[in-house]
Amino acid sequence: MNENNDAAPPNLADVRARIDAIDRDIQALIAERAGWAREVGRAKGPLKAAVDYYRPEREAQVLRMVIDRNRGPLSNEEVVRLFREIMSACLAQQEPLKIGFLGPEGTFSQQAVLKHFGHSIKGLPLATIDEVFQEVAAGSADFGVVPIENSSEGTVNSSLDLFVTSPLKICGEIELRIHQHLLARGGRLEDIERVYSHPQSLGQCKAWLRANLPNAERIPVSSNAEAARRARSADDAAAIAGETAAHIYGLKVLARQIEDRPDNTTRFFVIGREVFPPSGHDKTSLLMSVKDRPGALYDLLTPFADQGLSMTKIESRPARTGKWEYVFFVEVEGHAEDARMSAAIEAARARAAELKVLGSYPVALL
Ligand SMILES: O=C(O)C(=O)C[C@]1(C(=O)O)C=C[C@@H](O)C=C1
Repeated sequence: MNENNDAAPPNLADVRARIDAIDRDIQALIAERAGWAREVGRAKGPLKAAVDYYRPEREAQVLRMVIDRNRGPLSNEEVVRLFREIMSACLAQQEPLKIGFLGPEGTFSQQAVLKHFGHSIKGLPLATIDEVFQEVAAGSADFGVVPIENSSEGTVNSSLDLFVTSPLKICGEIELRIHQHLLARGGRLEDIERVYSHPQSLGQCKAWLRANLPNAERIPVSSNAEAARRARSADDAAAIAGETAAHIYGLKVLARQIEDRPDNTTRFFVIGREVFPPSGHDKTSLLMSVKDRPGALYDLLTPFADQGLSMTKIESRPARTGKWEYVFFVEVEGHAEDARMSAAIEAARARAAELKVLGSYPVALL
């Protein structure tokens, strides 16, 4: 591209003619790519449903190559988003994937679904995280997306606890930058007496609420979209939610980006019924429990250190089998099929009361 700001400005019609020619090439190449994606489908053999064609490890590899090749001017986020949409459309040629998430429409979970799977899917908004697990287990959804932790509010325990009894596997992680806005039907900040939101979002905006709406009642509800739905019915009510909820529920943004931390990020897991092969840069999530004795947890974790694997997260949750018994959620860099990881898992299994591999999945891209 010629970008010489001192030269005379180009002729608009000429520039548009160039863009038209490039669009023709891009479109022809996308069509050709879609044709090859069908060939990949045929190469995979006579499979039954869209879910059988989906390959998260291959998608992660394709997107890493896109990032490696990117020399600008578009950001990595933008080029990854475009290529995700191309893959999403290529895969949907068979039939769109059905993805369950915590609804209603307009939640951050829905944004995470679109970020990860693109728009050529069928989204299934569900009432609870528990239902997301159930619908995936029953096969009515191909995959589910559930929130796991927020950078300021910590772990979403209700999601983590469901893994204790669920047979489902983690097959992906998604990181989503969260911008919270104060949304209302109209009016002014001074008129707001009630603020609805999901407890996590109320927590993420604590300092802002204290400074700007110290007297407003804070009312926790099941999702941010539900908060927006409620704010729609009264002038003195507001919701804390994302931009999508403002569009869907026809609300105005009274205050923008009110999250206390500018790097506010939520991490989601993609849950499914099967495990996928290594992508080359993966993480493994494990659930382990130990009999209570001195050094038990230390013994459980040393095999990973011995194999030189780094642990990226550990979280303890009550086991619900007895008072003061715990299960540990542990995340380690690597894939369960890697030699060092499988050796570490076997050594830990021998020391654990229980050990379950929840899944190995590509590390979130951007
Ligand atoms: O490579 C594959 O296995 C494909 O099915 C092709 C493709 C793609 O468009 O690149 C589409 C869907 C899969 O999830 C992964 C990649």
